[in-house]
Amino acid sequence: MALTTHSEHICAGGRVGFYSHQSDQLGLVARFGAFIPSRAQSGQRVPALYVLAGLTCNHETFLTKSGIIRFAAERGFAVIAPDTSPRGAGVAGEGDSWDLGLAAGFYLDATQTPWRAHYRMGSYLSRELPELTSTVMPIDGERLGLMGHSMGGHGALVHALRAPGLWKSVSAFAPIVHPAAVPWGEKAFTAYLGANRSGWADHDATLLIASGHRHPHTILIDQGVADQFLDTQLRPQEIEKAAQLAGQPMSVRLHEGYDHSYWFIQSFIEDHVTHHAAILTA
Ligand SMILES: N[C@@H](CCC(=O)N[C@@H](CS)C(=O)NCC(=O)O)C(=O)O
Repeated sequence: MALTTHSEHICAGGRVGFYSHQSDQLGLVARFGAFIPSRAQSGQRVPALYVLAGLTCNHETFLTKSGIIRFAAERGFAVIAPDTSPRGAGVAGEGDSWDLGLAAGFYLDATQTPWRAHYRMGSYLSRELPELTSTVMPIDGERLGLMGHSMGGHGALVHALRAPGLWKSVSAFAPIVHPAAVPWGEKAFTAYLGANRSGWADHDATLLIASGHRHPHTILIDQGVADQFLDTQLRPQEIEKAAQLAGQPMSVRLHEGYDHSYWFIQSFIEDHVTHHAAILTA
C-alpha cells in the first residue's frame, strides 16, 4: 500500500496531489490524482467523488480542467482521479490510435490476449483504488460518488449500475451510453472482450438498465447539443428511453451550443457536485 508522491500543492484551502503505486490488478505502476479538502485535516473522514476522464486523457486532466476542486472544497469533498488506462503494458501498437489502448482503457477488464494481462481498469476501479484511498487517505469509503466524461461517463454509469452499494451517487457528462452500438465501443469491446457480443452487455449502461440493473438515486446526465460526437458515439436518447421503460430515475439535460470539451464540463460541474452532495450528505 505504499504511495509515491510526485507533487502536492495547496489548492482552495486543501491539498491536490499526484501519486503512484504498484497496482496488483494492473500488474504495473498506476498513477492517480487526489484532492483532499481542509476539513479532513481535523481528522474527519470525508466523502469522495471519483472522476473518470475520457479518451486521450490521464489522471491529471479532470482535476486540472473541470474546475471541480473549488466546489469540492466548499462541500468538504475529496476528489479522486484515476488514470484512463494502464501505462507500460507493452502491448504492441497500444499507442497507435487514440481510441484503443493507451488512454482508452474503457474502465473494464479485458478478456482477450494480448490485452488481458494488464488492461484491468474494471477491477482496479471497483476494488483496488477505493480500498487504497480509504486506507491511506482520510476518505469515508461508505460515501463515494462516481462521475465521468465521455468514455469516463460510460465507466461511471456502468460501474454505478453494477455496484450501487459502493457508488452511492452517479452522474455523467456526454457519456458513451450505449457502447455496444457505436464505433468507439465496438472497436474497444471487440479488442478487449472479443467479437462475441453476448459478453458486451455487462459493459453497456443502456443494456444494463434494460436487463434489470438499477441505481436507487437519480442518474444525472448533461450533454451538449453542439457536441461533435453526439449522433455518432453518444446518443443519450438511447439510455433515456431504456430508463423510462425500466422506471430508472434519470435526468438527461441537453444544452444548446455546448460542445464535447472541458469548457462544457466546467460550465455544469457545480450542478454535478451539488447532485452528489444531496445524496452523499443526506
Ligand atoms: N482526439 C480526438 C478528440 C478526443 C477528445 O475529444 N477527447 C475528449 C474525451 S473523449 C477529451 O476530453 N479530451 C481532452 C481535452 O479536451 O482536454 C479528436 O481528434 O477528435
